[in-house]
Amino acid sequence: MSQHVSLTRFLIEEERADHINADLRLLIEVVARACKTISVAVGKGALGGILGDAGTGNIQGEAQKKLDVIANEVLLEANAWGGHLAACASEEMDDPYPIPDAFPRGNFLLLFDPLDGSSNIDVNVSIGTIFSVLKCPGDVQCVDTQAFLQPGSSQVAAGYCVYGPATTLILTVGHGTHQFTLDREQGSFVLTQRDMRIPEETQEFAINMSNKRHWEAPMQAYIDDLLIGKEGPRGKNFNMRWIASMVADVHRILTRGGVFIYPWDKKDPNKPGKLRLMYEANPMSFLVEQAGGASTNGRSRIMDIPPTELHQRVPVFLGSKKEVEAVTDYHRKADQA
Ligand SMILES: O=P(O)(O)OC[C@H]1O[C@](O)(COP(=O)(O)O)[C@@H](O)[C@@H]1O
Ligand SMILES: [Mg+2]
Ligand SMILES: [Mg+2]
Repeated sequence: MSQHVSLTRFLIEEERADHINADLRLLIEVVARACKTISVAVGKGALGGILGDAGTGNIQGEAQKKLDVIANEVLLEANAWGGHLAACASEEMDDPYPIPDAFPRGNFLLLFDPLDGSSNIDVNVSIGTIFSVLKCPGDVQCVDTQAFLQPGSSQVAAGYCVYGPATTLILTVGHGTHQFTLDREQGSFVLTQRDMRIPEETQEFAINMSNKRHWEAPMQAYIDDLLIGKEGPRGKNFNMRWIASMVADVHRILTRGGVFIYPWDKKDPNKPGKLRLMYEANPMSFLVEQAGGASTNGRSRIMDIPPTELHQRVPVFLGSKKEVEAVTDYHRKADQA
């Protein structure tokens, strides 16, 4: 018998351990199947006609790429027939999509960023899909926006898929963070790392430095101190990485540690950050915390934030616990001064 543990077998074991029910198991299988379809499309590159602009925009005022639209449709179609959802919400759709009456319905809500790292699609750099699963709250109509406005701590599952040199799926159902790699010949995800752990300390940070002049004072002070290196207050040298696909940057951090930061900046003072709380920051925070890391908005824990809007933005500081605490301290101290 094969030594490999497939995603299917892993999920059955999670169900037996009472970590998930059968509906959630099947819902995760549907999402993983959709990611496989997106991975095949990504792999075709220019040959698949997937590159370039779609010529449309999303609710965030961002130009959509063809692959943003394709990935959104793949996820919607797969899940509409899945039978385990009441509604979906996506970065690429203004409002939630209720599962039509003609289709089988379930008790879960799925949120996704169908294609993360859009600026990297056309340059053949790793991109991905991020997803978050919530339960229908008992007291509100489960298909409208209000039903989705639950804090990250209410997530029952979260994950992302990176379409890189290999396609990897990272998943948590609240009992550790686990890695699966797509076996392209067999067409199945295979467990390749159980219980990923993020080292508590790091000497590597990820940030878009070109925004430095727009940051708050404590954010500038923190980065200045990292750049002074061994001779400065941190007493060690730091390396920098920035892929500009959150999935790929977070994947590096889950693999070898580091801190990922997308802080508030004053380029557009009305936007409280670039990344979206519900389908970027919350699922990544769940995965990172389950791997022993930390995640804050610079002041407090992201998964405790009560959401007020589906497409709400938030500053993000996540990764190696001690480093997230260090940068969060710079902000707290500045607030108290
Ligand atoms: O272009 P910048 O400022 O480097 O921002 C990159 C960030 O924006 C994002 O691409 C936003 O996600 P989308 O591509 O899904 O809009 C993140 O993945 C990434 O971390
Ligand atoms: Mg994104
Ligand atoms: Mg996106």
